[in-house]
Amino acid sequence: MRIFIVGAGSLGMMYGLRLARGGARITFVTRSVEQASLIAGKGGKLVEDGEEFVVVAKAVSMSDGMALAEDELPGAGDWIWITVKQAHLTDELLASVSSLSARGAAVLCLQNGIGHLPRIAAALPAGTLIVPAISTEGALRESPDIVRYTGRGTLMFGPLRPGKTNAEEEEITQKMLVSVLEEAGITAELSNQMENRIYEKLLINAVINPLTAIFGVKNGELPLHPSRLRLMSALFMESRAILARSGLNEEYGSWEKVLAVCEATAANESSMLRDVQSGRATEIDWINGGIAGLAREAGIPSPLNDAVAAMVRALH
Ligand SMILES: NC(=O)C1=CN([C@@H]2O[C@H](COP(=O)(O)OP(=O)(O)OC[C@H]3O[C@@H](n4cnc5c(N)ncnc54)[C@H](OP(=O)(O)O)[C@@H]3O)[C@@H](O)[C@H]2O)C=CC1
Ligand SMILES: CC(C)(CO)C(=O)C(=O)O
Repeated sequence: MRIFIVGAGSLGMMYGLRLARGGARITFVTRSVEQASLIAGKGGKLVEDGEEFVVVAKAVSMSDGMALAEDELPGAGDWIWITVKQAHLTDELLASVSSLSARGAAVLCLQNGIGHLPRIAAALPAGTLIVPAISTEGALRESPDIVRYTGRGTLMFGPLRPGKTNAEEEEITQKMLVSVLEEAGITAELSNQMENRIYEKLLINAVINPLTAIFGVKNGELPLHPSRLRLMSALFMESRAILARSGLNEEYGSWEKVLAVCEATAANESSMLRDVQSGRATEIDWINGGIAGLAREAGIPSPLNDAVAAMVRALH
């Protein structure tokens, strides 16, 4: 099995280097020729628990990837991981991923937020196995060839709607990926509850990300101020109710879990705060904007999600 990682950013580098270190056959597909030559030349550096690991792996830029020889391209039994941000999922990128996946590779989608799966499905060849994934791990790329592994967690993936006709064959493909991940020491889990898990992660991001970005505080500081805690709670209640209307099961997405994530990631700046501070586009349109979209579909209001989305867009 070969794994092609499209997007050598924080998450893509962290998983790709850990997998390559564990013996998996990785090819990074980068945006720039420079980053590909760095990783394939002197290697990428993974900083984990104070130790540094330099790992050399195959890497091509997206444009060079389109010109790979037939036997170097992904085929049946291989995986393409899409590890770019929501805003990077342009028609051009999706067309490139579509030609990479034309020989039958399965595609794993690691984006936070919602809205990307139907877009990816519409762009890829009919019959492509497209698997949503949720990662509770943390990573921060410090330079094009250095990534810091900032938080342990689990990579969960599985069918969005279980019970399709070729489910057995697809399950084998996914179980093989779990084995490769485990061999590399990565905690991975197959789930038949991906819709609930995606909505649960969305709920956590919908409360923590915009408020940390607006107030400029770390995740652990957010609930410490009583007024911020009240805002968190109100945004949670509104978002939870909207997601429940869209199918979120009551076992998933509790208030306690949101507080637990603040505590577990207390020293972290959320990805949205980091994006705002660095002047990059945030994922607000696919997080609170995504929840507001679900509310519109259900014919219910989403005033707090609309408000925080407008505020974060104003910070862009
Ligand atoms: N970081 C984390 O800890 C976690 C992230 N996530 C989710 O994972 C997704 C990725 O996040 P993250 O890794 O942090 O984001 P980053 O911004 O660090 O990485 C995105 C990468 O995509 C690359 N890219 C953009 N366009 C293209 C293109 N056309 N071709 C090839 N590469 C491209 C960028 O290239 P370049 O460097 O050249 O700009 C960059 O390396 C997000 O949806 C995020 O919410 C989920 C859980 C944890
Ligand atoms: C869980 C959380 C809030 C951790 O920082 C995150 O996923 C993010 O920052 O996007």
